[in-house]
Amino acid sequence: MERSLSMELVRVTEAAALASARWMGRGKKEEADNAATEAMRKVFDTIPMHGTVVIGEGEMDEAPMLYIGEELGTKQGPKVDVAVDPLEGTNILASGSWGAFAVIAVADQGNLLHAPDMYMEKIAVGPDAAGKIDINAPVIDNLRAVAKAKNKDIEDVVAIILNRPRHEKIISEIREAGARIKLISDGDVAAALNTAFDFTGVDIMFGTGGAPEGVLAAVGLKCLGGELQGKLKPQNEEELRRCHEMGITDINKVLMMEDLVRGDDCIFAATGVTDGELLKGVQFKGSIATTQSLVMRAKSGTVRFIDGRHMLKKKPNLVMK
Ligand SMILES: O=P(O)(O)OC[C@H]1O[C@](O)(COP(=O)(O)O)[C@@H](O)[C@@H]1O
Repeated sequence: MERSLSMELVRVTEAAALASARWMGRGKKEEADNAATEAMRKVFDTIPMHGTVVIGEGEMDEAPMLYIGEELGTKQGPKVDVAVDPLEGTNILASGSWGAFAVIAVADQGNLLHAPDMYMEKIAVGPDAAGKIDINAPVIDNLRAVAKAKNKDIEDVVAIILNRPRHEKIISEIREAGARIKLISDGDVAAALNTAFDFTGVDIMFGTGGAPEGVLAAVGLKCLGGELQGKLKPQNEEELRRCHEMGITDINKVLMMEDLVRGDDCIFAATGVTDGELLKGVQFKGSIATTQSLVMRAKSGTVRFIDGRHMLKKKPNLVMK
């Protein structure tokens, strides 16, 4: 993939963020998601690539845009798999709280896991502790491994986890181990990435969230030298059948980084919608809006934070009607 594709992808996430930020705090998550999806789709049409959506807004009969299998781009560039979440954290945006963003991951065709829309158990760490974790090991062993890798006491380790009843056991195990906890309402892609940035103060992510989000986070962590391990968690016969269709017959199979995203020719781009630990959200100031984006390429290992300043009069599609 051309390195210039990275910057093109930032234009896509910026558009989605600008469109959905208009809906902040309005309690309308579907409208916000639709605005992000539509904006993302429009900009994709101008990108020199031949992409196929492998993780998107749903199956073709459920989603009018960015559906699985949809072809994107001018069809003149490289053939790539595209994973999108135009608005990661729809509830966050609807209530105007912390950490919603627009996100894309792209890899060479065939290299992204076509994760079905079901749950995935995950564990994620940044580069210091990559290679030292094991999703099948007790929570305390993983906390000890991270503490050792980061040269801290276990009491100083911060674990991030979605605040859900299904996580009660893990949360009490983390507490018993003496580590600190950051409970979040939503947004485990950002949570996983936080483990790779010291300024967030987060060391390890535990817990079960969406499988598509697991693949997006794995691409981000691959660019950062971190690690995510996952296990699909089908909740019914239909989801089990989908796992089998993907060739996953052993439901306890641990999906390692190479299963989630093969090779290192992959790009991750995200733009903040609401303020978060990692990215500032969109701010509107009259005719101008500002954005902050993160774009990374695993092949080069380059990580860029990009501040954008947008003249809204020149982007009429992004002004809410
Ligand atoms: O809310 P659930 O069912 O626990 O699912 C968790 C998943 O939902 C999210 O918190 C937000 O997803 P949406 O943006 O689709 O609302 C993800 O980050 C996470 O993987």
